[in-house]
Amino acid sequence: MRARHVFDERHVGAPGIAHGGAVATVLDDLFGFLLYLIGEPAVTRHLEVGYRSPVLLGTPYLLEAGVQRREGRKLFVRAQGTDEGGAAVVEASALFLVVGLEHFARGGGDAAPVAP
Ligand SMILES: CCCCCCCCCCCCCC(=O)SCCNC(=O)CCNC(=O)[C@H](O)C(C)(C)COP(=O)(O)OP(=O)(O)OC[C@H]1O[C@@H](n2cnc3c(N)ncnc32)[C@H](O)[C@@H]1OP(=O)(O)O
Repeated sequence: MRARHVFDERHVGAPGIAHGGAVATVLDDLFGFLLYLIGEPAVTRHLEVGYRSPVLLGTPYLLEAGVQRREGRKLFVRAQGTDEGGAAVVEASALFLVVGLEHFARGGGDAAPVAP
């Protein structure tokens, strides 16, 4: 899966540079969208982010994510972000666990059915 992303002033850490937590959020969310292609609900159990270069505000980045392997309900996923010159600036790997829809009912929202 591919996405294009531009961080802005809402995501600032050091001046002109995206906060690492904001970068991690975008990568985790990217993995979340990957689930729509997989077709099963899952949640992040473990997330690792490698910051190779500062991620600049107002600069377009290409984000790519895919499933590395699956072991039962465990989905091992990987992503990387590259600048327009093709240089890798950030990479991430994560373990997602497939869950039942009742998992989401624990938050009290009405989007998921409540398990008996
Ligand atoms: C249909 C269309 C789909 C649409 C999608 C919409 C969804 C949108 C969602 C968007 C989401 C966006 C993203 C978000 O924001 S998701 C929000 C953030 N995440 C959470 O809130 C999750 C919180 N955690 C939990 O609820 C539980 O921990 C879950 C349910 C995940 C698992 O609790 P459970 O008690 O069941 O399992 P376990 O904890 O014993 O562990 C399970 C297995 O994992 C193995 N393990 C652990 N760590 C590692 C590791 N580092 N390397 C390798 N393996 C590791 C461990 O050994 C075990 O293996 P095994 O012993 O079983 O073999």
